[in-house]
Amino acid sequence: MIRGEQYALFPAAESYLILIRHGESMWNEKNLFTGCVDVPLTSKGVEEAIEAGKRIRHLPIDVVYISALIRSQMTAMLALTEHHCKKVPIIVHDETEQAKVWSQIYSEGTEMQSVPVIKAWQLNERMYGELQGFNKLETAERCGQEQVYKWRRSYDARPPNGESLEMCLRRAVTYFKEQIEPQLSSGKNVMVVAHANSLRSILMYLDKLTAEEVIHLELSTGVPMLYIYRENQFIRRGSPLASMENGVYAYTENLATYKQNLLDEVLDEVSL
Ligand SMILES: O=C(O)[C@@H](CO)OP(=O)(O)O
Repeated sequence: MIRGEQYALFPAAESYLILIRHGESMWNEKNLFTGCVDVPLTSKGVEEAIEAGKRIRHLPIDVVYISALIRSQMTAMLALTEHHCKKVPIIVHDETEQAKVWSQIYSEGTEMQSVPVIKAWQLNERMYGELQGFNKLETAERCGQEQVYKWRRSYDARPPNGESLEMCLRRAVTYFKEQIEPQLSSGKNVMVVAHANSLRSILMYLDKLTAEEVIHLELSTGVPMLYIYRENQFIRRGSPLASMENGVYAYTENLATYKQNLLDEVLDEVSL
């Protein structure tokens, strides 16, 4: 029995929250401020998305949230091609009444074999204003390293006509609390694929980080982070099967056991 199927048999005392920053984008590769400019993944980013899918393939997923930007959407759909349940991820279109009617699935059986993927602009990357499109290194040479570091990592500094992390947090965490947390408390397992700063703002909420602590929080592209949601609490479980690369989010002390359990399941599956 795979962990996910075992889990489905018992009432939900807890549910899983998987967070993934999208894989490397074409502007990440060029080191350009991206924000809400809608650029695709590089081939490396595609590989990262598939690798992320391999790491979470045994974790139960009932609903997926993506931003309105293609790099988040590509990452989610590619990761789900690796999921053991082989359910079909289907992007929900309810932006208009017509979109809702035209995208309806009429076969109940087929619908049972799908995972709803919900698009939310509130999960978009923080809008970088007049920095969007400029090279980060060149901007640091032009405006000063200290200033650019503040714009990139502090809680309340706003890039010119852009969003501060605080402003991004207001929309992303509000959405998380109002739309995603109720899913978790009803026992649904959720995967969120978003962006460096929209996820940093959500992690501030989950881990109760201060404005000082969040400055040091860096997220790697395409590396899943896992939380267990239990009695309205979020327990961080690190990154399943991730290599111990720098900057990847915290690990739990029992990751070795967790990793071994997952590997055992994979070996069991292979030996079936
Ligand atoms: O340019 C961006 O949108 C972000 C994420 O790539 O950059 P930074 O990590 O510097 O906030």
